[in-house]
Amino acid sequence: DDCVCDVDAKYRTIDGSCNNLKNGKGASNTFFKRLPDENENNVIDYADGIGLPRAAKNGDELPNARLVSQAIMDEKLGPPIQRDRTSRDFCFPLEIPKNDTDLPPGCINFVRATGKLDEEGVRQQTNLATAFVDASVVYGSTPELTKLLRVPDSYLLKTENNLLPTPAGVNSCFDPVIPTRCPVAGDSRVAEVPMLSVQHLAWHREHNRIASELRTLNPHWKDETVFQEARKIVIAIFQHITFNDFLPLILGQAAMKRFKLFSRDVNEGVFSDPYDVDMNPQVLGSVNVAAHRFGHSQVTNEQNFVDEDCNTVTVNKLEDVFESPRLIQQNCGVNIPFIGRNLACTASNRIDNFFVDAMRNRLYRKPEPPGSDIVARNIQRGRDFGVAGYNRWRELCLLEPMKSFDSFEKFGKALKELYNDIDDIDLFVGGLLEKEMGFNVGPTFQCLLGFQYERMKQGDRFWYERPNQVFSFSEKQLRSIKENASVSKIFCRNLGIEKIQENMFLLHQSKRNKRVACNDIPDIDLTLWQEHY
Ligand code: HEM
Ligand SMILES: [Ca+2]
Repeated sequence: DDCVCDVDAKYRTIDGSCNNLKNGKGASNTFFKRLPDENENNVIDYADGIGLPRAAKNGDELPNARLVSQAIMDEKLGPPIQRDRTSRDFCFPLEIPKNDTDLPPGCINFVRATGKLDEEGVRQQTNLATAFVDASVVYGSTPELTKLLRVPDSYLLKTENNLLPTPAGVNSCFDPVIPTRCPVAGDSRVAEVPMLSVQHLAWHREHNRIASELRTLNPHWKDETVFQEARKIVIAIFQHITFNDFLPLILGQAAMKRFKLFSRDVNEGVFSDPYDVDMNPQVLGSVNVAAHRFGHSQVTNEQNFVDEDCNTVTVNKLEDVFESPRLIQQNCGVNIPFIGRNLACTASNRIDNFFVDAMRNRLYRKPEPPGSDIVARNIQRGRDFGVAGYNRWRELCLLEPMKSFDSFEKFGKALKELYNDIDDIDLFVGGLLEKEMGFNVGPTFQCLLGFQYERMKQGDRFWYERPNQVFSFSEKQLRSIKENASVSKIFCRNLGIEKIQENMFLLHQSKRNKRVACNDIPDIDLTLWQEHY
């Protein structure tokens, strides 16, 4: 959209529009992407080809998603220690079978994701967020939300008592502290669980800290300039941490290299230009409904308060805190450091086919008893989206499709009882059963996530490492970001924590990942942004 886009813009738009100047892809509120197959036809698997949820190959209904969840993904089936280190248009009933051992018979409330017909009359779903790694979880994906989050005519994001703002009319949470209401941030799921809320808070405060420093360094800048420059730095930190510290732990080194996801090593030069105007960054539906939901398997049953020595001081059961901001709002946020330390101190569960009961039997039990099942929802969501079965994705990923149920070893028998045909197995189920995986996701999810993040990087005109653009960082600025961007620093300083391990994504160890005082963690040198004239 050359006519509406400012091709010389120094800052990205909030909604991701005008990032790509040729195909315009990646903006919020646009369809999820369907992968074209060998013949350039979109890979879609609706029962009727255009919109009814996926069915089995022989035309029958697929096995009940709750049954699959019970048979394959119950934490009790796994090892005891899991840690690593419309009519049919709207409703798509998720039935709880009669003999379910954990939930009463009936239906789990499940509404189909809003669908719109594309030019070919095929049902498509809309991604409300931008496709880019652009810190839209901090700033929002629409100008309206950004406006709500910002202090008018200022470089700051709104806070209330140094906590996330709680504007009137936001009712997207359960049991907030009165008179305080539900918190808002760049993503509507901010109050899903306390450990997510504090992450939003850490980034929110980091924006305000950076912006305030930039204001002091550059009194002559307009407020808007201060805001956008701070936002640009926050986004760069976000991109650097996501691609260099987080993704390697999920995908493994080999996939990181295969998809060229690491940033350029500072010893080999600071700038790098991966941008490709023909790259479409849109998020694949299959990534949304299955591959990226690997995180649900990592969730633990508790969201405890943890002290400076990493000891639990209060047990908070996950099943009691879904959608409730109470723990983080109580007593002016006194619990925030305790929740923040839980993020740093506690191991997540393994990425595998086992899910804790709080997620698989008691999700949203409060305020909606008897509770929901995240696994059944994910399976059902895949069918709702018309996402093809697991074997089809293996094929598209150039992996050998599974030929026999026995290839799934221990769970082969259960799968055989549930599914008619091996090609019917849902992507979420097959992907998490891949046995090669230990610490990382298995090969199919590596392929899907690698493919996706490669596009989010190469399809991003504003990628933080790019040289010679109106928006490029100076060499010194970029070097300082790449050498010092640290999730530990951001969480430590912004959540009232005294000490933290150098890499918060890994557990603390006395030799390789020492616990240090926040102040001893190196920092980006913001004086490099001081403009002398
Ligand atoms: C306690 C923590 C979490 C809870 C309670 C939770 C809950 C949920 C729920 C209820 C949904 C919607 C399911 C549906 O009806 O389709 C969802 C979607 C999703 N979740 Fe989680 N989740 C959690 C953590 C995570 C983590 C750690 C990840 C990934 C690292 C993740 C990735 C996703 C993705 C990609 C979606 C689809 C998002 C969308 O379409 O908007 N979740 N989650
Ligand atoms: Ca697990």
